[in-house]
Amino acid sequence: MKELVLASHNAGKLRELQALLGNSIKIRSISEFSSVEPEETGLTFIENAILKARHASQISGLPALADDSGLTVDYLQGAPGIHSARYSASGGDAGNNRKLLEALQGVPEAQRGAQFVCVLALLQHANDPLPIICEGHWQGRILLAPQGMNGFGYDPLFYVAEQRCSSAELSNELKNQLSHRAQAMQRLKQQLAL
Ligand SMILES: O=P(O)(O)OP(=O)(O)OP(=O)(O)OC[C@H]1O[C@@H](n2cnc3c(O)ncnc32)[C@H](O)[C@@H]1O
Ligand SMILES: [Mg+2]
Repeated sequence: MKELVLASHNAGKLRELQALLGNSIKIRSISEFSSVEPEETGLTFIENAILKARHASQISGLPALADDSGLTVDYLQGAPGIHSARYSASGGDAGNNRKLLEALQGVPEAQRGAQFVCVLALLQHANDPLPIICEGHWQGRILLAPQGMNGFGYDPLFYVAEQRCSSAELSNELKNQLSHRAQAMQRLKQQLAL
């Protein structure tokens, strides 16, 4: 595999995925080919990752890598989960974070456990019957108020105990060593012998 298309329209994810993949494969952005985002109709991260990779491979003719990820909060029985990107009505990061804080209003620290989850799906071609699927999990808890400016999405609310800060206060390099996405990518690289 010499080049692949990254099937994501999320600029934060693209930045991280490109840094994590390195230079051994030429990475093309899906935006070169289309701005249409497939509907994420799956009931699991895995289904949605496959669906996005298949769509990207169909329109580009290239092998495709997709990332379906999200935040699962213990107190909310795993919500927002696969709906993380569309949690609030606006669907933007600020609205999603506000809604999460409201949902956890009054909930004590000990009950604010959460995980970031990332599933990567790699399809060699649009009809690939055996996609490579790798996942990563990152344990944390939800802060009482946003902290930090780095990263994207729910990072300002995700407290990383070992670093004593939110994931939006980590450098890009450190987040890329610890995150759910980093762990999933490490497994994918092992499978591809990269
Ligand atoms: O589907 P694509 O085009 O890749 O982009 P998206 O933003 O819609 O991505 P998802 O459907 O996978 O939804 C992921 C959600 O989880 C959030 N998320 C995922 N990884 C994150 C991270 O490392 N830090 C903060 N938030 C993250 C992200 O902000 C979205 O709200
Ligand atoms: Mg999405």
